[in-house]
Amino acid sequence: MIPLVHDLAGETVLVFGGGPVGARKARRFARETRTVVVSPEFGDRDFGTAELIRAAPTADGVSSWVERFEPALVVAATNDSAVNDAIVAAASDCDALVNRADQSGSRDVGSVVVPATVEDGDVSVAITTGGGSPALSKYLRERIETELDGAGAMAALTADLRDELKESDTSPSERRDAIRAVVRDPSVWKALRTGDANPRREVARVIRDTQRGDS
Ligand SMILES: C[C@@]1(CC(=O)O)c2cc3[nH]c(cc4nc(cc5[nH]c(cc(n2)[C@H]1CCC(=O)O)[C@@](C)(CC(=O)O)[C@@H]5CCC(=O)O)C(CC(=O)O)=C4CCC(=O)O)c(CCC(=O)O)c3CC(=O)O
Ligand SMILES: NC(=O)C1=CN([C@@H]2O[C@H](COP(=O)(O)OP(=O)(O)OC[C@H]3O[C@@H](n4cnc5c(N)ncnc54)[C@H](O)[C@@H]3O)[C@@H](O)[C@H]2O)C=CC1
Repeated sequence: MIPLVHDLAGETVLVFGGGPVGARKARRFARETRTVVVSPEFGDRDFGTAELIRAAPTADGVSSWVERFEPALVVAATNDSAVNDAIVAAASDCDALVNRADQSGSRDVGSVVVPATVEDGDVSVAITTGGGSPALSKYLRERIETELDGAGAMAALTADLRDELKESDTSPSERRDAIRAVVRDPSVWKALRTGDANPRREVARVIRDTQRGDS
């Protein structure tokens, strides 16, 4: 399985099933998309900003819901495997991606797995076990969570720095050396994480050092 990244901003995600799994997926997708959950019950679970529609479509009825919302991604998270089968078929007919929550192992093209994800700003790390051991994905996600502290700020800082160096008369190899040194520099990380020092001042020092050939 090959992890790829999807930009679903401005798209609709349609989730069938309002149990703990449907709620978890809905919370995740609602942060970046219009997310609609169709289920006969929702308990008192947290669905984030998703829209909730109370209905229990039959296997024959799911395609009309998919046609109505034209989602980029459909999530099959009901506890009825015949309904989940129909959801996969309806998504495929409408050229939508589908995430089937009640199955592990290999899948057809367009049937995607939701990985465990750690995010800090625009940086995300996704963990998958090829569908085989979601509990392990969760455990590893918990272990690396603190590792990413400051990575979003580092991504933003070095993205700006790349643009600035591109506009200056720095050669591509000097630019590469400077950026490689900045992302590895403990003082820049410390400044981004703690706010105790000015990260820009640390960056200027690292760049001076690379230009002098110190690193
Ligand atoms: C294939 C996949 C399809 C998909 O949903 O995309 C899938 C399928 C199944 N999960 C099952 C069970 C559990 N899932 C979790 C947790 C998560 N499951 C997630 C993803 C995936 N789960 C995909 C593979 C990802 C990969 O490649 O690793 C995570 C990572 C992302 C998310 O869902 O948000 C999220 C952690 C998020 C986080 O915390 O970061 C836990 C842990 C817990 O609950 O504590 C358990 C109980 C322990 C256990 O059983 O292992 C079952 C059996 C159901 C049953 O027994 O009835 C099936 C179906 C089957 O195996 O047949
Ligand atoms: N991918 C994952 O991480 C996990 C997957 N699972 C699997 O995913 C399925 C869902 O898990 P849970 O949320 O724990 O199950 P659950 O049984 O608590 O919830 C299922 C939900 O689907 C709803 N539903 C039933 N028929 C429906 C229909 N025709 N249309 C719309 N909604 C319908 C139910 O009312 C309920 O809200 C389980 O069957 C299980 O096999 C379970 C645990 C983790």
